[in-house]
Amino acid sequence: MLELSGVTTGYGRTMVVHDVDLTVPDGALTAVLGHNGAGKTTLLRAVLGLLPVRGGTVRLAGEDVTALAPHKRVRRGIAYVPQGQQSFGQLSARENLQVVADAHGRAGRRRTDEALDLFPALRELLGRQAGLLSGGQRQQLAIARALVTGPRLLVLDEPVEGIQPNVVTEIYDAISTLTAAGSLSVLLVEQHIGYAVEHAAEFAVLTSGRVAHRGQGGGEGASADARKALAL
Ligand SMILES: Nc1ncnc2c1ncn2[C@@H]1O[C@H](COP(=O)(O)OP(=O)(O)OP(=O)(O)O)[C@@H](O)[C@H]1O
Repeated sequence: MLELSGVTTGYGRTMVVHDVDLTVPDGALTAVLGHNGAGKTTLLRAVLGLLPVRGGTVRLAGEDVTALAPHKRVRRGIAYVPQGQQSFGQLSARENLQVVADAHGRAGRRRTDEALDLFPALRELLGRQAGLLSGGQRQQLAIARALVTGPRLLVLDEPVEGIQPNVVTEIYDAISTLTAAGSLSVLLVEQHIGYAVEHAAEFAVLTSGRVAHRGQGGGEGASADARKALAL
């Protein structure tokens, strides 16, 4: 679904991410791990087209999108959930979903229902102001909103940062359900390796903007492998 080849990017003349190769196979989860400041968010911004790629290529479903504007990548099926459980705080949870669903007509309404099936706890909270939800609930709402757009590739920036463990499990279970159905590919970045490495088909460890290590997720030893690469 996504293929990065030799991607170099950064801010102005300062390159922060260097020569990164990474793939997200169809219907799979790929995780990028790294400490604070390793360049994870910067790499995601290049995938989304929010930062210019100074070297290398970004291919989405076989198409070279390296020079494509962000809104055109969104139209091709990328959805992005940035760090920080963002929502329209003054609107209700229902309205947060509706603003996106309305732009997608009948499919938007169907996908809202599907997203709520994935996060049943949200159904009970639809009337509540989004700003009053817990961090975990707001993150589920942010992911649900992204799913309403009907993405082929979901890009998640530290989706469980600061979230209570039971909701972390719900979020990863939901991601697994979607990838298992083969309907969605997921690229996510994480500082914390546990869940990400357990659920990922593949992972890469980013150190100072370079891939320092790659591994297969899931199997025994994957977490230890990632920990060693991160020098934890
Ligand atoms: N807008 C910006 N302008 C200039 N430099 C930036 C900008 N945003 C990030 N950087 C720098 O790029 C480097 C990588 O930052 P980035 O946010 O990609 O790291 P990260 O791995 O996502 O870290 P974190 O886990 O803290 O989010 C850091 O040195 C940071 O200071």
